[in-house]
Amino acid sequence: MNKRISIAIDGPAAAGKSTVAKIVAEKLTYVYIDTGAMYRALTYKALQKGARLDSEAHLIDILNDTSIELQPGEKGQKVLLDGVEVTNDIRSSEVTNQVSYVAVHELVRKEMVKRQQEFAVDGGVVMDGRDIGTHVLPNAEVKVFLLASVEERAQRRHTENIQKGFPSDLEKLKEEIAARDKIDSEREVAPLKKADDAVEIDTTSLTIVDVVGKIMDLALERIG
Ligand SMILES: Nc1ncnc2c1ncn2[C@@H]1O[C@H](COP(=O)(O)OP(=O)(O)OP(=O)(O)O)[C@@H](O)[C@H]1O
Ligand SMILES: Nc1ccn([C@@H]2O[C@H](COP(=O)(O)O)[C@@H](O)[C@H]2O)c(=O)n1
Repeated sequence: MNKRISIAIDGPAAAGKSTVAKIVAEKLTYVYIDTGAMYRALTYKALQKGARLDSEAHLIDILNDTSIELQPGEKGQKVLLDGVEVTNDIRSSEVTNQVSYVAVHELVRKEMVKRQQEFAVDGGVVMDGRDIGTHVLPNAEVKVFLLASVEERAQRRHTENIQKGFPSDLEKLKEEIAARDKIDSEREVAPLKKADDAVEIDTTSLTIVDVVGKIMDLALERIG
């Protein structure tokens, strides 16, 4: 049997991580793990409870009493929070604009990383996030850091919103994406950063098929 490796895909908001991670996982029949969904699920629950997002103690109490399951679904990954599906709820603009404040806390990250490492214990995973290559799976056989200009990323999200029939403001999206990147890259604990041994792919002028092809080449080289 072929070796089942771990593939880490990191990068800033809306760089295309989950889109390509899902396709690569399907092609290899690996498990896809969207770690951003875990931070989003905690943020959603904390907001529902009226928790202060600057209180690490309160957030870790909530997280310790929270189950977050990621399951393969017909339209991609399903997210269950305490057994209830929240796949769409965690994509609201309220959660999107608050999640980075939850993700700064060291104890929250420690618990999330522990859970993420448990998901990956047997290999055969494609995991995307911000700190996968640097902290969650430092020994991943393939590490990719996806980039694209903020204009391109905002435009992609704008097109996606319009296709889904959601209201969308391109300039606002650009500002929100840049603000999230700033918090994620400047936080003290496990900031968004390319791992030294990650391969950087600037996707600004690449298609999804191009990007998947490049990651598959890296993966197949390691699988042998
Ligand atoms: N290379 C590409 N060319 C054009 N569009 C792309 C490309 N890659 C991804 N997209 C589109 O860009 C949008 C954002 O992609 P995606 O949701 O995968 O980003 P992400 O990095 O996972 O975002 P986030 O970090 O916010 O979860 C989607 O609509 C996706 O279809
Ligand atoms: N490994 C990760 C993954 C995500 N985050 C934080 O969650 C936010 C939402 O992530 P998406 O991928 O769903 O957009 C992200 O902006 C980070 O604040 C993280 O810290 N580490």
